[in-house]
Amino acid sequence: MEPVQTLRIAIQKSGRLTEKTITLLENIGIRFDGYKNRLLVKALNFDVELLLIRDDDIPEYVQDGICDLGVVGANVTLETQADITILKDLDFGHCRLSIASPVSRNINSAKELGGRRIATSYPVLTRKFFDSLGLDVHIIKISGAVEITPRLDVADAICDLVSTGSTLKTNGLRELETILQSQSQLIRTNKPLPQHKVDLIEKFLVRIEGQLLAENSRYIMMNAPKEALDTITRIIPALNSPTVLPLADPSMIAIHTVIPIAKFWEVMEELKAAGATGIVMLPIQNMIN
Ligand SMILES: Nc1ncnc2c1ncn2[C@@H]1O[C@H](COP(=O)(O)OP(=O)(O)OP(=O)(O)O)[C@@H](O)[C@H]1O
Ligand SMILES: O=P(O)(O)OC[C@H]1O[C@H](OP(=O)(O)OP(=O)(O)O)[C@H](O)[C@@H]1O
Ligand SMILES: [Mg+2]
Repeated sequence: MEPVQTLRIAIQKSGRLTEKTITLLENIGIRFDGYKNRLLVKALNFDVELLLIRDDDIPEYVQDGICDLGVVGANVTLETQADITILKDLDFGHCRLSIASPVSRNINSAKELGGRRIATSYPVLTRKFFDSLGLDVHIIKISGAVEITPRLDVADAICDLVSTGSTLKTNGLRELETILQSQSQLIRTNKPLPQHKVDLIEKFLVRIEGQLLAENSRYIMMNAPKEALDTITRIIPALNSPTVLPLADPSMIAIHTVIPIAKFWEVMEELKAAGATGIVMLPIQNMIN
């Protein structure tokens, strides 16, 4: 009989995604005994191991089946054009890939960049974008500090990752156009996997979905006059029917429910107007629907 193989997950060794990836894995119940300065880390309580590598290498390792899963930004997966399957958007590492040019140059649109020099760490995506505009540009591949290149007269414009925009601002650059919105994703190899790995991945996905749902939800509790129940139930976009509990004062009830965090502030005023008092919002550790 073939030995049972360990499920191998590629994650970024040291960078913006590392801590969030480890936290996500820990939050879904996988425990590790330290990961810093290590390349291969076995989970303590699951048949899972982490391969810690540069994020650029993750899509190809997953494509080739060296790793079964990977956690990496969509920007990297698309740039490498790896043949993999995206299992889940993970809602961290949000950024965008944008074209930017010096404020001092009078360039107002990416359409004005035909024939110009564009510095980027994303030559494939940049070429695709300019091709889609029918423009030929000179792409200069730079692996870091792309934002400095126009000032050094190495390039006329850049294509790089932007989050807050402060790096662009510091370097006197103006964002002209976003060519990609990105976030971290869980990716899976397209190579055939043994059934025990397929089952484990399925189990992971359920846990990750629960985790993401919990992070974006809040448990809310409030007291209200009994007659306000119908109005309050209509206001709350409940995931499930709310829990209604009697209080010592027979004219009052307590209402407990779970709502998407984005809705909380929206509905709070309405709840108060409907007579709700003592509204409490609590974080949720995890939830399975
Ligand atoms: N400013 C940002 N805000 C949010 N997410 C970002 C930002 N910059 C990059 N990211 C996302 O985080 C990923 C990793 O960024 P990081 O800067 O750690 O990469 P790196 O320098 O290429 O690291 P490595 O050494 O692993 O190659 C990016 O590919 C992108 O998906
Ligand atoms: O819009 P902002 O919030 O300023 O973020 C954008 C910057 O963040 C990333 O670099 P990072 O800080 O990860 O450093 P790196 O160049 O070493 O990857 C990216 O390459 C940009 O330079
Ligand atoms: Mg990298």
